Amino acid sequence: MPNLYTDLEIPQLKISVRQPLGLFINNEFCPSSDGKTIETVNPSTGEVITSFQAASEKDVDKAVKAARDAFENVWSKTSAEQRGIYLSNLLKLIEEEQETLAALETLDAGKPFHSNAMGDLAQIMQLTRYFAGSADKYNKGDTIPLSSEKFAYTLKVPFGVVAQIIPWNYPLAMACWKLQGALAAGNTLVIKPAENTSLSLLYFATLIKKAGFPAGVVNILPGYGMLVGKSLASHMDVDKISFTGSTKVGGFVLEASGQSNLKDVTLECGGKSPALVFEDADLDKAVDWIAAGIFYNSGQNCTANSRVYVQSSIYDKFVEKFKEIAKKDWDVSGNFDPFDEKCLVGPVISSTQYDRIKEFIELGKKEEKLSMFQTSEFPVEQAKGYFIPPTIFTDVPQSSRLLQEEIFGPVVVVSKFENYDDAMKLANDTCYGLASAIFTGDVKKAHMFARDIKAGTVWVNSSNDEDVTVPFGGFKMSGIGRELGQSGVDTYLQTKAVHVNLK
Ligand SMILES: NC(=O)C1=CN([C@@H]2O[C@H](COP(=O)(O)OP(=O)(O)OC[C@H]3O[C@@H](n4cnc5c(N)ncnc54)[C@H](O)[C@@H]3O)[C@@H](O)[C@H]2O)C=CC1
Ligand code: BAL
Repeated sequence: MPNLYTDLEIPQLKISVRQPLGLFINNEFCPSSDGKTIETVNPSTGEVITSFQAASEKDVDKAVKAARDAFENVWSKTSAEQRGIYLSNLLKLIEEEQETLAALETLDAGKPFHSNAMGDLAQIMQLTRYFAGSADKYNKGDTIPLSSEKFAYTLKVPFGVVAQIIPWNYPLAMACWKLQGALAAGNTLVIKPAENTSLSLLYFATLIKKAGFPAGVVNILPGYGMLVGKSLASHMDVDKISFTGSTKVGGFVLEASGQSNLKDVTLECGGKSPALVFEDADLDKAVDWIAAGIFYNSGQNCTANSRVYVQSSIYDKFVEKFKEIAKKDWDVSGNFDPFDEKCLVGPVISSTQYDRIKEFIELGKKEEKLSMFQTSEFPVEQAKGYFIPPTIFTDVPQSSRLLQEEIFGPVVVVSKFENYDDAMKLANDTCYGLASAIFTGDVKKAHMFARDIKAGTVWVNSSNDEDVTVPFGGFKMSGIGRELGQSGVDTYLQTKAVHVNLK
C-alpha cells in the first residue's frame, strides 16, 4: 500500500501539515488503480515537495460512480437548507484552517503568502459564505399563467453529476468558484486539480469530510489533463462539465462533450484584456491599478490587463510613471522567499511556463526589436526558482504576437491611441473578450466604453478587483457561461417546464 499521507514542514510559519496524497473518493483517500504518481515542485526553489497519486481511467469511472450513487441515493433527497448548513460548516473549517490552506498554496504554487495566498483565502471565505446562503434562494422556478384552464410552472433542478477541471493559477480559489455553487444547486462532484498544484485541494478534502458532506458528494481526482481531464470530458455518466484553463483545452472539452453525451459545458478560458487610459484620467491612480492588474500573481491571471492603450497626449508621462511604479512596488529582486512579507511578486508556476514566457520576451527583444524595460536583471541570477522580473514593452504594434497572444506572466505591452474611436478599434481587435478597464474622468465616455467593448467584465477606474457577488465570464474565445454571483448557482441548474391542464 503506498503512503497516502506525508508530513510537510513549513519552518517560516512554524507549522507542520499532515498532507493527504491519495485520490479522494467516497470520503476516503485511496491509491490510484495503476500505482502511478506525480511529483510536485516548489516553484520558488525548483525542488520536489512530494508526490501524490495520479488517477487512471478506471479511477475516473469509480469516482463518477461514487458521485452518481451519492446523487441518486442521498444528495437529491437532501434539503436545500441542509446543503446550506453543510456549506456553513465548511466555512467555519476554512476560517479555522486558512493559514494552512494558504501555506500550501505558497509552497505548491509559489504565491506570496501574506498578499496573494491569504488574499485567495479571504475570497474563498467570502464566496463560501455567499453560496452557503444561496442554497435555498436561487433554486426557484416561475409560474406561467396560460389560460383559465391551463398554467405551467418551471422547476430548477440540478444536473446530477458535475465534473470540474481546475487550473494552477488559483488552485483552491478556482476550485471554490465552481465547487460551492454546484453543491448549493444540489449536484455531486468529481473535481480534477491541475497536476502541478493538487496539494491544497487534497487537504481541502479533509475539511469536506469534517463538514459532514455525505460520502460521494465531493470526489477529488488528481491526475493528468490528457488522461483524467479528457476522460471526464468524454464520460457518458457526467451530466455537466465546468473547465477553467487555456482556450485550446477549452475547445477540446467542448469537442469531447459533442462526441460523447452532449453534457452541458461551462468554459472560463484565456484573455488579453485591454486597459485604456484617457488624458482626462487620474494618472497616478491609473498607473497603480494597471501595475497591480498585470503584476499581481506574477501576471498569471486570465483577466490580467496585459494590453495597455494610452492617449498620445499623456503617453510619455504614463510610461515613465508605469516603469517607476513597477520598479518600486513590484520588483522581484532581493526576495525569493514567498513566505517573506517583502516578497510581492512570486515565481511563475513551472519551468515550462518560465521557458514559454522567456521565449515571448526574447521574441519581443530580438525578433520584433521592441523597446523593453525590466525592473531588474533577467535571468535573475540569485534565484533558484522561476522568477521573472516585471517586463514592459512600449510602442508595440497591434500585429505583434506579444500584443495578440496570452503570455500569462508579468509581461505587458503598451501602445498609443489618438481618440475614442481609434482606442475602441484597437481594444476590440482580439479573439478574446474576458475583461477590460477604462481610466477616465468623463462619465459619458466610461459608459460608452461599457457599451462598446466586447468583454464579459468592464472596470471603470479600477482593474482586476472582482467580487464574488458579481457574475464573471467571457465573450468570444474567452469562454461560455458565467460563474460567481447568482450565476454561480444558476449555471449548475437546469429548467424543467411542467404544463398543467385543469380542464
Ligand atoms: N484562464 C485561466 O485561468 C488559465 C489559462 N491558462 C493558459 O493556458 C496556458 C498553458 O497552461 P496549461 O497548464 O497548459 O493550461 P491547460 O489548459 O492545459 O490546464 C488547465 C487544466 O486543464 C487540464 N487539461 C489539460 N489537458 C486537458 C484535456 N485534454 N482535457 C481536459 N482537461 C485537460 C489540466 O490538467 C489543468 O487541470 C497558460 O500559459 C495560459 O495562457 C492556464 C491556466 C489557467
Ligand atoms: N482572477 C481569477 C480568474 C483567473 O485569473 O483565472
